[in-house]
Amino acid sequence: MRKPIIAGNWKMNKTAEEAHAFIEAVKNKIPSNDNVDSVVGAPTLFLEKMVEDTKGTELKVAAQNSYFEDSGAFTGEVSPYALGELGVDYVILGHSERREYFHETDEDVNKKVHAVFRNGMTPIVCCGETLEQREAGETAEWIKGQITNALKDLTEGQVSNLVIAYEPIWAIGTGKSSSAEEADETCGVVRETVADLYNRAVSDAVRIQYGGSVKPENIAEYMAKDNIDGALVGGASLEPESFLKLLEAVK
Ligand SMILES: O=C(CO)COP(=O)(O)O
Repeated sequence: MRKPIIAGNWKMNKTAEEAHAFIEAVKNKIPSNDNVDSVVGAPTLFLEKMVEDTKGTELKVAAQNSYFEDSGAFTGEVSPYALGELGVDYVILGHSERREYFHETDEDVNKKVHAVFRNGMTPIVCCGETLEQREAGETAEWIKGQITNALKDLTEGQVSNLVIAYEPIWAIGTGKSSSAEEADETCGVVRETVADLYNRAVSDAVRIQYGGSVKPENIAEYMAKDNIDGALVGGASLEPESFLKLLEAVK
């Protein structure tokens, strides 16, 4: 039985003060992580304070990116070694916005996945197709390729502990969510790809989230599906009340 995982992705929103106020508002209301893993992905600037603010609570903190080298002459980059030292639990990797605006490739994502594991954190690896690819019937092949590349040279143990977020690009921030059936079908493609690359025990263990216009009103439809183990949520994770409702719907 896979434990659900609900992760907010704040993207480049909030100030340090707003982030602190959010944590204060939710921290005593997070459901037990015996039932659901609750995660909030914050901008790098607030991670240290968020780790401190969430100490002793059931809420975990995610970074939204990491570089693949631990240290060195990489001006402006975020060290996975420093993130691990800080006490960050998860790192969102390969989000479609990073691929589109910052030119991240599958190879970069794979190196980052290794770096995050090496530093004791859990990667949340994103994949997803464009509307053009969906309409051309290319979704399954595209997703298989992204997953195969992202998981290159990982061990069975690592992949069993991994989180994969399937986020169709056309459903992100558009209010146009994928139907639960379509989302389940593509999350099934992700799971079968993991089974082909590793084995059934690994594909049964890996947790797969759906992301793209998830809100408190529709999260239950996704969570009812066999291949969907959680959600990666942008807009609806920004307000404490809405974030708590997402968790309530799952626990
Ligand atoms: O990109 C997303 C989460 O990573 C989804 O964003 P929205 O929930 O705002 O559509």
